[in-house]
Amino acid sequence: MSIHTPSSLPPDGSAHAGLPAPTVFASRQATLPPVKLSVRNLSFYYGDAIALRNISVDLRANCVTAFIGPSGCGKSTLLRIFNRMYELYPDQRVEGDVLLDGVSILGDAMDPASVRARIGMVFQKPTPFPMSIYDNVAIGLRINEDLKPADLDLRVEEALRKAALWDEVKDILPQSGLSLSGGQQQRLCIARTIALKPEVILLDEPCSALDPITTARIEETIEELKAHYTFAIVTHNLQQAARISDFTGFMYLGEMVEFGPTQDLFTHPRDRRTQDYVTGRFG
Ligand SMILES: Nc1ncnc2c1ncn2[C@@H]1O[C@H](COP(=O)(O)OP(=O)(O)OP(=O)(O)O)[C@@H](O)[C@H]1O
Repeated sequence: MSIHTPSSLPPDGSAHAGLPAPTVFASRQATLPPVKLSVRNLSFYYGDAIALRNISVDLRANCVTAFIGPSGCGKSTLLRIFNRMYELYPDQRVEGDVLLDGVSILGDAMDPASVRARIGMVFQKPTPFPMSIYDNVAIGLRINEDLKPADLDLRVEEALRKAALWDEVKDILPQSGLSLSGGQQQRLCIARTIALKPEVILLDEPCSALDPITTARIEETIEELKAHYTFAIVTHNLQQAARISDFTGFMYLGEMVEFGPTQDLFTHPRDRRTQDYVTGRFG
């Protein structure tokens, strides 16, 4: 198998795997956006098995950071730590730290509920609750905030508009969320997350169950929302990572092998494993 060296890659990196030219960002800008979420020397264990090995990366505000890598490399585990989901399982253990605006989200400085209020998560499979479209968005607000009915209506509408779903559902709000199409259900889940006004939104393969047109719609939504949120996305779709992310991390066997501006990682990968992966020669 021939391996391309960085110098042999084409200038825009797109020819190899039919990838679109990635977002031109960070390294070309004079100043980088501030760090929103800082991962410091993070390791993670499922029982005795290590799943993440001493990872340190910064997620910058109002940017999309993509995590790519072969199945089982630890991408979803990393996102679940940001959301403190692991605490539900006594055999799972974390070392190192994650700071949100400089404050640890893993220690006692913030309780899990406050972390989840500030860091929202959207899962791979759309998971609307078996209730009306309206209630799907309103439920978290009813639990977390004491809003008057008119204010609740406004917040539900605002979230559905931001998730680019309002026009499609405004006349059918009492209808079940389960009656929507897959792409609409995923945007409903994004609206449910947005309604709580998180600062960071984690997306774990949000488009893997969706067709290309719906995927494009979700990607547009992320692009539109980027001005207001910090995104981290796990994806197997390299084209998607190249299209929508500003920064990309390539993971392999629990290691963050390479992390940097998406343009650089796709066009001039420094590590041979990254080169093999982004050029489709992995394995
Ligand atoms: N609940 C669990 N208990 C034990 N091991 C687990 C558990 N969840 C994940 N693992 C292991 O941790 C490692 C990382 O899994 P993870 O799901 O984070 O990988 P991934 O990169 O997201 O994979 P994929 O792309 O297939 O979703 C794998 O070896 C996996 O088998």
